[in-house]
Amino acid sequence: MTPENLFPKAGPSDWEQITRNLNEKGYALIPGWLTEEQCRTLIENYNETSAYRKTVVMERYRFGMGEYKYFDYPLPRIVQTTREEIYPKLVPVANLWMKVLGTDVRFPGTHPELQQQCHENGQLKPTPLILKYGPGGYNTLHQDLYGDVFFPLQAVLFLNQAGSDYDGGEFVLTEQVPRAQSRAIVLRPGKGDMLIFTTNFRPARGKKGYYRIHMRHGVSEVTRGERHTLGIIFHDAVS
Ligand SMILES: O=C(O)CCC(=O)C(=O)O
Ligand SMILES: [Fe+2]
Repeated sequence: MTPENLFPKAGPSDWEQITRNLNEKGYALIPGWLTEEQCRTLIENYNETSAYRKTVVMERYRFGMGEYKYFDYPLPRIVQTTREEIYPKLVPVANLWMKVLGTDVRFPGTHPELQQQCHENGQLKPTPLILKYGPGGYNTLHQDLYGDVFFPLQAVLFLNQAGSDYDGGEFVLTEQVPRAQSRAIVLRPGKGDMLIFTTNFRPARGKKGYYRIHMRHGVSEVTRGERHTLGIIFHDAVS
């Protein structure tokens, strides 16, 4: 058993455990956030062109191999409610991180208030997206920053079952600490699970106070089947 498997899974509403996991590891897994039917409906609507504002073919930008679509406003109900519901739970974590790292950035308590800040900064476009990878698909390591206003945590929801719907396609996080090589964390959540993770950096305690661990995320190669995910990013985008 790897250390990652020993890491406790949090229950759907156990925000104390989720908060601990975020503070200690920079990510937290919440099993069973979506039902089977919600996963199926989101996948079925992938070809519903009116729901989306933009399609990105990943190989064109050397982002990897696969395709994703940004939802347009108004977001599908499940996307909107998830975004609004989890944001306030994550604000205390985000604000603690900003504080201990010595920044004067603080995030407002509700998602509409964060959106207002984004809008004042010219970030008007919705960022929630649905991604689709077939055999050979992958996503290179990246950070989802879309402007000067960015929230340090985001969520990804897994819409297919690893090991039956697809093989490979692990979710990969890397941690970069000052003056050291990167460390990889490889996760394989199940269908319907939600993973909350660090968008850009999180604090770690050192001998002389807190320092930044920079994190990036991506997806290893899908070797069989189709893998869909739903990404929920809280800040809006310039374009
Ligand atoms: O497909 C994945 O698991 C990664 C998706 C992603 O990069 C994101 O939601 O920001
Ligand atoms: Fe991403």
